[in-house]
Amino acid sequence: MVRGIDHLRDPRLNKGLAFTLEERQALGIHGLLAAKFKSQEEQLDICRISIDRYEDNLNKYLYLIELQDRNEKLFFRLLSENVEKYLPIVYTPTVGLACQRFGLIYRRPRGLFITINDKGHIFNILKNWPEPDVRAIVFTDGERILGLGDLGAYGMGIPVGKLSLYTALAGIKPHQCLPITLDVGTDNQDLLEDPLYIGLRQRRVRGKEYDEFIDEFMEACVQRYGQNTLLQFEDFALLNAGRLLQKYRNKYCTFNDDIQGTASVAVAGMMAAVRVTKRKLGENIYMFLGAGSASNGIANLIVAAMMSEGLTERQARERVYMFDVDGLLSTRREGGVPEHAKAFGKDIEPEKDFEACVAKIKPSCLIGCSTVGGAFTPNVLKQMAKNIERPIIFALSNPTSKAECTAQDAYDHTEGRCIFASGSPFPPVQHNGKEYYTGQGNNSYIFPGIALGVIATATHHIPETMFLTAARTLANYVSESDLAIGRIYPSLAEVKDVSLAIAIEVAKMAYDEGLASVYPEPKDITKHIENQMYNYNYESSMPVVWDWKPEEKFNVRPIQPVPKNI
Ligand SMILES: O=C([O-])CC(=O)C(=O)O
Ligand SMILES: [Mg+2]
Repeated sequence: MVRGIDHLRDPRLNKGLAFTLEERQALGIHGLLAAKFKSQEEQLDICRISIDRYEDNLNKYLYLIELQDRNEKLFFRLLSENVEKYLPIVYTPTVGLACQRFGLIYRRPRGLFITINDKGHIFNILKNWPEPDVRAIVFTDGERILGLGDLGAYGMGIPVGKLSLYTALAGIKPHQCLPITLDVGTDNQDLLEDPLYIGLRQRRVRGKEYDEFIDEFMEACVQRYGQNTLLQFEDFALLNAGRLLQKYRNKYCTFNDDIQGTASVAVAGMMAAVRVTKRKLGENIYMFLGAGSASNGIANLIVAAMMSEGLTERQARERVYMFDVDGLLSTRREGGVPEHAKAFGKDIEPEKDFEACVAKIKPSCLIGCSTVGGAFTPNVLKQMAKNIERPIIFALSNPTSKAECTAQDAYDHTEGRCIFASGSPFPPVQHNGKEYYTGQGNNSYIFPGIALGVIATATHHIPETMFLTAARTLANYVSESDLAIGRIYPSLAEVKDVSLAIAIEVAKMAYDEGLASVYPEPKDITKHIENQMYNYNYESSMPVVWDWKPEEKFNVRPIQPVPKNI
């Protein structure tokens, strides 16, 4: 039992002015707090007022991070009960800005920084983390932070933000979550020259040494925390992302959020969109801008979804086109199709002009994972409106500055006929006197629920089909009224219910497929999961539940009389 001022300094224990008189006295913190007793609700009001006073989103972000460092329950209650308002601050898009300025805002460290110089000693570093019961680790090597590129150790904001969502959206206990940055250097020249840079000031280590480092890291994590520890890859660069997923997916409990989480949310959006267009998934033609990890992840999952409608794999793949920096993925183009996207190369005339491509191939769905802000130009959007009555347009690159087009542009240039979603949030759109609320096709609808289901059942591997199940569960949450206002995702206010629903489906699947390690199988899976979830309401901080007089049992000071002036 932590007593005295250390109790207030521990964000996990601190309740600020919400400590009762009895608690203050029993904990030896009486007098360290002002006289007023506050409820958590009163504290929430103060938080809201404080955040509203800041105009700059980065300041709002800093306020929230400091709240997390000061009073964890209050932070999570605020975030959990106001997802729509604070998600864009703690998470995308503001977290992107926070990463870019990380050297400036770096105050109290959160999570672990493990550098390439620690190779050979990673297990010992993990032992420095004070929490023994870690169930999930989100980690990045900082090479592809959102669509912002290589931010090296500044990328730490991402695992921290993702894990805040684990708790806020899926009720995974904070002490079970560990954010890690693997610092192997950076190839970002600006950062190498940035006096504020907090990471290793050297070029990225690659090749064998990098691979050995990641191997050692994965093994050290399961050695330290057990074979079922969930290891979430986040924001690795294209080539490492796909390669490492293949390498580890059957060995560890792991997934890559940018490939699989993003795929799942995009496919869920498609499943909801086809309810509006009244065309099956297999009747669409898909055109991806960008042929990286997100595009390939989505394309593969869409193929799986089309196959479950009855198409053969070949028929399904034929409906998917990709366009990257070198043009249409044509086997006839100079240099051919890159290895990582081979499955989607086509034996057709090469084409370097994206607009021409959209006119020639006439996709009904346009999916942007290019990290090129504004790449869906007005002409591209107009062409989509010519291709089909209800074009589906996903501008998935993050943060907002990297979105392929804005929601407003998508509506304006398709005569309001498009079905639109974006990775970063956009304000409501006005078009022809009607207001549309577009959905955020962000993996935050998926990864917290998957993680909860996996952790609650101690699942040891995460098969691809879990992401299809998650997509279906999410799509089922989209109501007719969501669709009527243009939204192919449930509102963010519902994301906690969605996460729980995904967790339940994931858990059922884990038992059906023999992947779970919690035995015997719980009779009521929903209750089993709910029982493990975090409670952000304050609980009693009295040292012991007494049925005897404390001063008899332990030599603690008797409770002081209530001072008159309170
Ligand atoms: O973080 C987000 O908002 C979604 C994501 O994984 C990414 O863009 O890399
Ligand atoms: Mg990511």
